[in-house]
Amino acid sequence: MPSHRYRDVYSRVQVPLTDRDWPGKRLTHAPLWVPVDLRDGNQALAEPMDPERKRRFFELMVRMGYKEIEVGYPSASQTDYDFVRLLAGTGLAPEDVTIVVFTPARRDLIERTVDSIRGMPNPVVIHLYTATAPTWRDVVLGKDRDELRQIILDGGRDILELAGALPNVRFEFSPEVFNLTEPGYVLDICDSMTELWLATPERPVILNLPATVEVATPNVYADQIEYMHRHLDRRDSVILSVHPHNDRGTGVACAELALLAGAQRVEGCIFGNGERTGNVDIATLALNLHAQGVDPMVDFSDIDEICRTVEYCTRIPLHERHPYAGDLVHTAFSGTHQDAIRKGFAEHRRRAEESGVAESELDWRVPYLPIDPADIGRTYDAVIRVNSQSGKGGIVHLLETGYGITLPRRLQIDFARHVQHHTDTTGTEVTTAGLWSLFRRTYLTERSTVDNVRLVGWETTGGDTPAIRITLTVDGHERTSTHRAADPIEALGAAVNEAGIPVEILGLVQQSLRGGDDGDGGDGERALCLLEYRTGTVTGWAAGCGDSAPAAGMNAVMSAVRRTRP
Ligand SMILES: CC(=O)SCCNC(=O)CCNC(=O)[C@H](O)C(C)(C)COP(=O)(O)OP(=O)(O)OC[C@H]1O[C@@H](n2cnc3c(N)ncnc32)[C@H](O)[C@@H]1OP(=O)(O)O
Ligand SMILES: CC(C)C(=O)C(=O)O
Repeated sequence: MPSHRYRDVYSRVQVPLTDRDWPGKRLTHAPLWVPVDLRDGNQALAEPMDPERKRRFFELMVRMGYKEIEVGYPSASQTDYDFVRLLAGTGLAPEDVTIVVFTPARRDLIERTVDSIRGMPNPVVIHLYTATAPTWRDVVLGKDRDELRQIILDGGRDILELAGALPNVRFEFSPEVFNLTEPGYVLDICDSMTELWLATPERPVILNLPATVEVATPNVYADQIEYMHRHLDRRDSVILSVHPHNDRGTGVACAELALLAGAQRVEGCIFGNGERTGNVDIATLALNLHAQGVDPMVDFSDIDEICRTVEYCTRIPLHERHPYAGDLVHTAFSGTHQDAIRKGFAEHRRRAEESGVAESELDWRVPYLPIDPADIGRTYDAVIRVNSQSGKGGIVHLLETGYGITLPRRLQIDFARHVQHHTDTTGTEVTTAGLWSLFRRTYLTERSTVDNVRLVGWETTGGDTPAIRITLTVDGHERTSTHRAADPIEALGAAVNEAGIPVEILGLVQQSLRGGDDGDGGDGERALCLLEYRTGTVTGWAAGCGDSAPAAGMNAVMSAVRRTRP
């Protein structure tokens, strides 16, 4: 790899701090969130959003509770301009939602931007940007430091002239590529802008400091933000904002450390769409706060609806492993994780019952699940899925949640071997219904045409000492026997032994069947008997279903008999 072609961040920009406070700080409250999906996210789409998509996305953000939304770059396209006009002319944006519009420092484009917001009933932020880093000055804009400073201040003056008198308008400035700009230079420009725009605590100016292209470890960005936080003039009249991108895959970390370093506001995209590897993912940021016990002040309780809308509007599918939101992130396939999750859920339910606190309100400590999937509208069903990496814990969980069956531990171990063989052979996942079907095939050993032992019937005989009469056919011959037994199951066990079939019943467990994709055990069966038996030196398991516990027990004995006579 020709790594020698690249320079580390320290040789590209002065990193200003040698001592810093941010490592000792904690995140204790949500920042001001500003989704920029309709501007920065939109400009990164191969097919930018049409008006219907923009509107749908905007309405989603409003429903989620975002109070400041960057809605577009009105001087760049008619769609963006028209969308801002739509907001100005309808009640689409609730009155407490601030509308942000974005513009470069060019008078013609600023004029068009200001035109777009005329009559807007909502608070508005006009967001001016210009790149300030040396490479952009030299290569892109062809301006030296002073010339560029002049362009930015001219842009600021134009905005003041055209929109300064509008009482609902505030101003934002972004020195694009802040993270590669000389700290003293960018500080001077930012101070000049707050002076020009007469920033006050009542009408604060937003200074937004982007990591336009992420180039350093997050601690470097945090140092840069803390430097600005400490040295900016009129600090109480500035809202310090960050706008990380994700080129190194650490956009979220950059935003979190920047908040520790003094930032108050974060611009990003829900699920992190945006140029190249994306803007910082403000869904992950918010849910990270939630997972630390901090109210994110945005509603993610219907994550599936949020995913559907974002995917529709961006035409980009969400990765299955996307933090919090991906289809698989609350799913465990691996055996030991499933075991821990199942035990965790059981403990959670028990604690809820004992304490009288609702499960949805109780402290969360289920292993391997950072948050309760139910908080974001996901059900428990998807949490555990079974494939060849799974163990008995997952299998047991699915049968428990799907059919209400609790397998005894030795049967769990036995059935897990059959499931393993099945998943190894097919190479696929097995659903809850698939597990139940495999269970039936393995242990219920249904009646077949080649049956050579059948239970014809049984009855309790009266008299002083009641007994149970059993009628079987064995190899085509009917035989009836009477047994003094505690119950018909024991009597049937004795009858088959007398018929020369050495099946010894070691123990049995009766269960009731419920739910499941196919409603019950099949044919209206509501009872299940799980039976452990011994034949010779070999022990095994069999099961029977029925409309009552005795019927299920008798069927279980007959399953055991069939399992011993292939
Ligand atoms: C990091 C970011 O996300 S920044 C936002 C980027 N977003 C977009 O570019 C999407 C919308 N943009 C557009 O539709 C177009 O670029 C427009 C309408 C704004 C301008 O279009 P054009 O006039 O054709 O210019 P073009 O797209 O080629 O932009 C380059 C010009 O803008 C200048 N420029 C770039 N940024 C800025 C700025 N912030 N302020 C002033 N001028 C700028 C460049 O120096 C260059 O000028 P030159 O033609 O004299 O060399
Ligand atoms: C100009 C700012 C806000 C930006 O979009 C970026 O730097 O990525």
